[in-house]
Amino acid sequence: MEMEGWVSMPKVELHAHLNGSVRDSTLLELARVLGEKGVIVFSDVEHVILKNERSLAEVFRLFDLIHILTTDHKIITRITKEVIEDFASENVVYLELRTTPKKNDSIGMSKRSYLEAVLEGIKAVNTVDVAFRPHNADVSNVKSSSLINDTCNGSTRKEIYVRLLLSIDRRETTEAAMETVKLALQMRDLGVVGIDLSGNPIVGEWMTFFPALKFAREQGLYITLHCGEVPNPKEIRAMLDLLPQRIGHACCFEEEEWKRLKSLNIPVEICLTSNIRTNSVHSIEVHHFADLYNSKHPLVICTDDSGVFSTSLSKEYNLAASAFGLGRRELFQLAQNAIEYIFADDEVKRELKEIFNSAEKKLDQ
Ligand SMILES: CNc1ncnc2c1ncn2[C@@H]1O[C@H](COP(=O)(O)O)[C@@H](O)[C@H]1O
Ligand SMILES: [Zn+2]
Repeated sequence: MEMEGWVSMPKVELHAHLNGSVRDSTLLELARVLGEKGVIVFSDVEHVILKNERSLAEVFRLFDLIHILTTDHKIITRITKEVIEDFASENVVYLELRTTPKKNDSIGMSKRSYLEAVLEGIKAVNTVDVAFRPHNADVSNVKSSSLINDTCNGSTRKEIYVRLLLSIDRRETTEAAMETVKLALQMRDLGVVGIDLSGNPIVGEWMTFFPALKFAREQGLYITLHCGEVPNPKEIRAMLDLLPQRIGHACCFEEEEWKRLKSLNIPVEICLTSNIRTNSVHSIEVHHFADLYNSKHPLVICTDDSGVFSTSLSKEYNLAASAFGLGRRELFQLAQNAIEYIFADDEVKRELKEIFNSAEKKLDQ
C-alpha cells in the first residue's frame, strides 16, 4: 500500500515524547537563534540534529541538546502546538503526549509553569479542533464547546483528542518524582491522565521511583513504564509487579518475563524504528512485534520520538506492514484495538469507536 493509505487511516498514538517529536526545521531554527546569541556553536549542533544513525547513548546526548534549545516557556508552547498539528495532519485521532515537567530556576521555570506552557500550546493549535479536557471535568456537558478549542469552524475540520502523561526522568530523585505525581493530580481536570517513567535506561534505580509510582497508582493515575529497553531482569520483574496499565518497548525480556507479561495481559507500546535505531533490537526481522502479534497479545504501534528518529506514525504502520506481511485490514484492526488501551474515559472510547466504525466502511472502497 502507498504511504497515502497509511496517512489517511485513523490512528491512535500512545507513546510520543514531546521533546522527541519536534520538527528538525524547528530545532534548526532554534539552534540558529541560540548560535547568533553565542550560546551554542550552530555548525556543531546542526550536524548533531541532522545525523540519522544514533546509538542509545547518543540519543540521550541529543536530548540534552534539544532541552537546551527548547528551554523557554514560549518555545515549549510552540513545540506542543506543532507536534499536535503534525500528528493531526496524519490522521491521529487520539494522542497521548508525554513530557517531563522541568524545573529551571534561572529562567523562573517550575514544573507547574512548564506544564502550563504545554497547556497553552494545546490551546494554540488551530489547524484542527482539539478535545483535551476530560468529559467529567464539566458535569453539565455532553460534548460542550468548552472542551474544544473551537478557534475555527466548518464541517470539514478534523478533531483530535489529546491527553497528557507526565514523565519522570530516571535522573530524578524520589522527591522530584513525587512532585511530578502531585502536579499530575492537581492538573487532572486539565487533561493529565497518567505518569510515565522514562530517561536513559542505564541511569537510576527502581527503588528511587517506586514510592512516587506507587503513590500515583494508589491515587488512580494511569501508569506506563519504559520497561526492558536494556537487559535488567530484576527491574523488569519489579516493574511488572507494580501492574502498570501499559509498558513501553519490552525489548530485552527473557522467557520468564514474557510469561509473566503475557499472563498479566499488559498492553505493550511498540516503537519499531526507535528500537532498531538505538539497537535495543538487532534487526526488524527478530523484533518481538511478530511474537506478540501472533500470540494476540495487546499491543499498539507508536513513534516514540518522531523527530529524533525521522519517522511518523504512518511510516511505522508502513514498516510493520512490510516487515511482518500485514495488510490494511490487519493494521486498521490494530489501531482500532488500541482504543481499549487508552487512558481516557469511556465517553472518549465510545466516540473513537464511532470514528473507526465509519472509517471501516470506507476501508475496502
Ligand atoms: C529512545 N528511547 C527512550 N527511552 C527512554 N526515554 C526516552 C526515550 N526517548 C525519549 N525519552 C525521554 O523523553 C525525553 C524527551 O521528551 P520530554 O523532554 O520529556 O518532552 C528524554 O529526555 C527522555 O527522558
Ligand atoms: Zn519512549
